[in-house]
Amino acid sequence: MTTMPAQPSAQTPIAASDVMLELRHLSKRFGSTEVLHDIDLVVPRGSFTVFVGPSGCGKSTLLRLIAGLDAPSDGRILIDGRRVDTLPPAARGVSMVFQSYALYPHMTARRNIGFGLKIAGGSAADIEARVARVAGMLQIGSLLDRKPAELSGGQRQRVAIARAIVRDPKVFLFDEPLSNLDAALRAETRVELARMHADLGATMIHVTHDQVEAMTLADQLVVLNGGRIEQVGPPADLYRRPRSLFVARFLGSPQMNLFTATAMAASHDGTTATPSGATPSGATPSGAMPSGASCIGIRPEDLTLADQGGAAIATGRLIMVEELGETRILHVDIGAASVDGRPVTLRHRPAPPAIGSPVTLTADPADWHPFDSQGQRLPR
Ligand SMILES: Nc1ncnc2c1ncn2[C@@H]1O[C@H](COP(=O)(O)OP(=O)(O)OP(=O)(O)O)[C@@H](O)[C@H]1O
Repeated sequence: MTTMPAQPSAQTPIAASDVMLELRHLSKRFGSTEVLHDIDLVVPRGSFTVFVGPSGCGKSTLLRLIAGLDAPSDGRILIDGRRVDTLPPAARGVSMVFQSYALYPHMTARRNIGFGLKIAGGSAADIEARVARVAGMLQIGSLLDRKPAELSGGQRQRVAIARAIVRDPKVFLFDEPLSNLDAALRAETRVELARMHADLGATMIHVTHDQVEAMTLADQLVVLNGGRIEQVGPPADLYRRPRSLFVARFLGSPQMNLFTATAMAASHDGTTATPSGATPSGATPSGAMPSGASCIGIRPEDLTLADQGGAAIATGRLIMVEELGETRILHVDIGAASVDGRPVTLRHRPAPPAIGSPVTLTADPADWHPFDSQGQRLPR
């Protein structure tokens, strides 16, 4: 078995025959501005890979390079073992679905879906059969004689997805296809996409701003930051073991809390300076605070009030309670013990203390995420 070489993005190597798409040292410059820097990525055959990152990080540009709508400045793109970055879009075996649907307004849904097959010279009977099969799959069979103007946004997006599926591409590329839909339809279409992925066993690459969409759809999540890959892996791994402060703070809502290492160390010897002036009980377990740590991240669901037991890490004052129905989010001012001075948040189900009450916070050391001053995770 040949395996892929180790990569800077630290992906787990897989057998070459399991690779569908490979990006090697890919860069993109617009004029003198480099917007993608030396991207190395492997997309396994049949995977649902999601690109996420803040606005302007290069997600769409990366997708456009794969689709062939833009040319890379450096590097190579391989699909199913074949170099494609020198080929026109239609010859690459990819289908792209855009946020804006991009349907032909004067054509019925049926013609829109079958158009690519017709251009490729398919027979009328074959096109009709394939369009009918895909329309059935997406439950738009009764809408095929309508033009885009006679369809809702969600229905148009299904037609656009059907048009991508019917061409039976090696790789599907989705550029924020759900972002024009309302919340309910978005959730519904997300489930449909996941089902479609399972049914077709296809390789899909999806770009989104929405981290719920990213976490739920992806089997491989690619977090981009400033034109570079920050981390690649299964969503749960990135959430539980973010390699950088950037990934730690990008995934999760509310964001991961950041405690200064000084405050955490002080809680260890009982000298914590806090707004409430209370002295924390308990001790910081040895090993939880690696040397060189600049801050400790703790997710809101891993932080608890001291009356529930555990070693105290900070004290503060309850300043706000967000009622979410099944749970609550408590906001606690811990003063300078918080890295950015902002209140920390914790998820809390029982009835909360009164606003203004002094509270003591605890967290299992296993749930601490230590980072150095460069924002890199430290080994424990
Ligand atoms: N044709 C272009 N000419 C010059 N700069 C461009 C061009 N296209 C994109 N850029 C720049 O490249 C960077 C990456 O843009 P891109 O659209 O890929 O980001 P994105 O992550 O998809 O952003 P968003 O989430 O806002 O859609 C941005 O700084 C953008 O201004």
